[in-house]
Amino acid sequence: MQFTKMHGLGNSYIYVDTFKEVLKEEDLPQLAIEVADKNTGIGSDGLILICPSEVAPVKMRVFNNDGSEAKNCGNGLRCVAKFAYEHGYVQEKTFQIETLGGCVEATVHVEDQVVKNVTVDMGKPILARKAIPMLGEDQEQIVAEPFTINGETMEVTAVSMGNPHAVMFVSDIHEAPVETVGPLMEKDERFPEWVNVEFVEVVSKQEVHFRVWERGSGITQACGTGACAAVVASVLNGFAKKDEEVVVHLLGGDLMITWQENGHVLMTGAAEVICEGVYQRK
Ligand SMILES: N[C@H](CCC[C@H](N)C(=O)O)C(=O)O
Repeated sequence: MQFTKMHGLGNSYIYVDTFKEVLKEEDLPQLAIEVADKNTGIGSDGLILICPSEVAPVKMRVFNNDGSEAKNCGNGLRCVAKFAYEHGYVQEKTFQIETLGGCVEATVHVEDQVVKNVTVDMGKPILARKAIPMLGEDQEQIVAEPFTINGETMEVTAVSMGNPHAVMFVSDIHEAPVETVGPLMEKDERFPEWVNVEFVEVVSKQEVHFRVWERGSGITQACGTGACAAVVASVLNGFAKKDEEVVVHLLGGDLMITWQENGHVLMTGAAEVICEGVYQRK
């Protein structure tokens, strides 16, 4: 199986072009687990398929390294946009990409025929409790809701970018309980579809530090949808403002994110190829 390994700020996936490779639907979860394994596979945070679509030039499907399928992936979208442009699946620099969470619009920034950075209009965040989804009384927004876990009460702001995120603000990102609270909250019953868990330290209205425990993948170097959720949560909590760009410092690098007055979240960041190759399937 031909693959391309790409990353967005260190959040790497094995990308397979299903315009050319034929994969069986029932094999996909196990294939994601296998290719992601750093010892017996290629090593990544998961598997992403670049597929034909009836509504856009390409469709993205995302599988975490535990084999679970997700509805969206910000770092993945930037890499899919780079791949689609550089492999001639699109001729324009701005185009649609279909995801399980709906279509998004990507714009590639090209230098000497190479896509270095990509801007994605991630659409509008989903804030209603039932749509996150999160258990509890119907509510239009979950902002700084007390959430007791592991005997500690944190304040959670819940945001979906097509995939669910629980955002908590901390005073020192280096002290964030990523390894302890992360896995406990990820599979807490109050999140029926589990949840991505983010910790944010506010530096200013234009700058935050960010760490993440991803649903289905654990700690990653970066999470694009999580960074978008972090900026939305910052605005909802009064730590940032709409229509003002926020620089999100992730372990693997920076994303520039704006929650616009029109409700759409714009994300700009790098997308890079690591290698191409042939994977010997088991
Ligand atoms: N773990 C996520 C999918 C990957 C998202 C992340 N890598 C990104 O860049 O947005 C989930 O299960 O919703």
